Amino acid sequence: MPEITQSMHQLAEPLWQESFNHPFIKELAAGNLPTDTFRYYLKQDRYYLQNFGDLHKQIADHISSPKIKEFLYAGAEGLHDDEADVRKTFFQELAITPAEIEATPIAPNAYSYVSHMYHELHEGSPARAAAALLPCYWLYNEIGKKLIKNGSPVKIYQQFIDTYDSDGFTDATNEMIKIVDELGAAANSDEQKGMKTAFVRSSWFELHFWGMAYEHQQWA
Ligand SMILES: Cc1ncc(C[n+]2csc(CCO)c2C)c(N)n1
Repeated sequence: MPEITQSMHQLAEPLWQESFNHPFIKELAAGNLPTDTFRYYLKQDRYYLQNFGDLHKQIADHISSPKIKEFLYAGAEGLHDDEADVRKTFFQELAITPAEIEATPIAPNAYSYVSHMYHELHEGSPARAAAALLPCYWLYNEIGKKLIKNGSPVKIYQQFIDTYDSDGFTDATNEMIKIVDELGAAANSDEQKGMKTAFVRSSWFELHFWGMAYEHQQWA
């Protein structure tokens, strides 16, 4: 039997290709992504990261394997990489003030993505929720590895790319892949199907996160 993450990767491949080719990513690499669009992305991603951390904690609470618990609690504390620190620097460099953050509500696609992850945990299972978290690590790591080859002429975009290509981040991604494989191996076929669906849906939300930022999506 191939590992469950191999078939997840295959199922999500068309969505991932669309992410690799999304104008947000192309322009980030070329250096002509409008600063306003990157600012929009960062303000929305802040909601995502906050919920992502909380979700790690909640999933860890429901999982019995001490090894998996430890990884997820560390993820909740942001120990895997300096993503949170890098973001603080970005906010300063782009003069995103607390007042501006306060005045920015979560946008439709960020809201749906986060809701999907809580749904997988509370109406599904810890294994489905872990599968829903995986594209976040894995897709960003693949994007980092692709973009690092040419980099970006814009310093802040280069810093963004560096975060996701770092050794620490690659290690965390591989660890998360292993965790999902372990949970998949212990699951029955219905549960495995649910895990794959959760993974593909998160891949869809990842793709549309770029679109949301590119179009500065609003509720009204
Ligand atoms: C929409 C969205 N998806 C994925 C990431 C990347 N990311 C968020 S948390 C985390 C794990 C460890 O920090 C990673 C890789 C992002 N920033 N925003």
